[in-house]
Amino acid sequence: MMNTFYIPPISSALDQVIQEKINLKTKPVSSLGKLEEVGATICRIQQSLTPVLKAPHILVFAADHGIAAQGAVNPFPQEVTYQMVYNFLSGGAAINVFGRQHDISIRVVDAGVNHDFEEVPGLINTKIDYGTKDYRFEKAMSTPQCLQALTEGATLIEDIISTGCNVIGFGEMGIGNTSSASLLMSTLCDIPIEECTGKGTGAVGAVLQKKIYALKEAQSFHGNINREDTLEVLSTFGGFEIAQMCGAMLAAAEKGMLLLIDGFISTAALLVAYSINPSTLSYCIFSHCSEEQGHKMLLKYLNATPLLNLQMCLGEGSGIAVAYPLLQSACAFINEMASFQEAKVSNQE
Ligand SMILES: Cc1cc2ncn([C@H]3O[C@H](COP(=O)(O)O)[C@@H](O)[C@H]3O)c2cc1C
Ligand SMILES: O=C(O)c1cccnc1
Repeated sequence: MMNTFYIPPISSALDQVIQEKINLKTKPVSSLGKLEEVGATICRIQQSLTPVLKAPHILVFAADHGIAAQGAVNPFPQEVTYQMVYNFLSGGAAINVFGRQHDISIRVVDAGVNHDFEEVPGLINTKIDYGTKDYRFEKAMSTPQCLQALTEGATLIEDIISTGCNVIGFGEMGIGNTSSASLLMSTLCDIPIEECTGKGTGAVGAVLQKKIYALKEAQSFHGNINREDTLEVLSTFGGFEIAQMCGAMLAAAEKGMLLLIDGFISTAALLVAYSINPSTLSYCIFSHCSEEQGHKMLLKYLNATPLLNLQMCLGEGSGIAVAYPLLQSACAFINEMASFQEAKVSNQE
């Protein structure tokens, strides 16, 4: 599984013509700033001078975390995960609202929620287990579970591609998952856990200290994990939603789709995908910089510049949905703006 993705590095053959097309639009060079970069990125990924966004989807992967059942790191109780899944299904969560606003299809995935959902329309069941184990005392998941999660995530992409979709966002829901993301970041980037750990849904002061303590406990229990062994790192500290997201990201990049990354947890899943196959990164656009401590540093590690900084720190894919119209603007100016020649406007000497 780990080596079964073939993600071609993106060809630079069109780079110059893309840039020329952008530069010949009726505007001073670079005056559309970051929109020009985004437009060029979409053109490169699609290997086209006429970029299109088709049938946009955001997958929201939900799962529970063993450590959260004990309330060791999370201000909110674990049952909020399944309660929010029902909220997604009835259309009342932030991601539903912003998704509707921009015509983005939202798909909710039970990757490993600690709840038995009756057959609920709209819920995709790829449940690996009823939440992970508490990684302070054992590995979060077994190696076969981890491989299964990567495969399940990858398989979801097949179905989404059949809708004609070429742009896909990755969101999540899982009480306690900022902790998992912090541990993955700390281990894979070799950065002290204190610097990777933030407030999540509201751990401040003594509660934050307790969270950091619990994560240090987990690190010392597992000792020095070889950070080159991505599968081992993911199965020790991951969540089922993070592992499925990672498999889906790898498969989407393999298909040449445009990948949209959300906040801290979504970026941590990408970090794992990047560790498995670095080419994944060139298919990504980063929607926003989250308020979560560690996200800025993680983006820097990946050499990524996010589109927005709205002090959001929600997850669910909410940053992606909010940033999506900027991608539409980037495509629209490349496709619709007149060139100097077409509009008979004099270019600079
Ligand atoms: C009502 C509610 C809705 C959410 N939607 C996303 N998250 C976000 O918060 C959780 C991570 O934070 P922590 O690690 O502190 O538990 C994840 O479920 C994430 O998606 C939510 C959290 C809550 C409480
Ligand atoms: O940045 C995020 O994705 C995030 C931050 C805090 C809580 N949930 C998600």
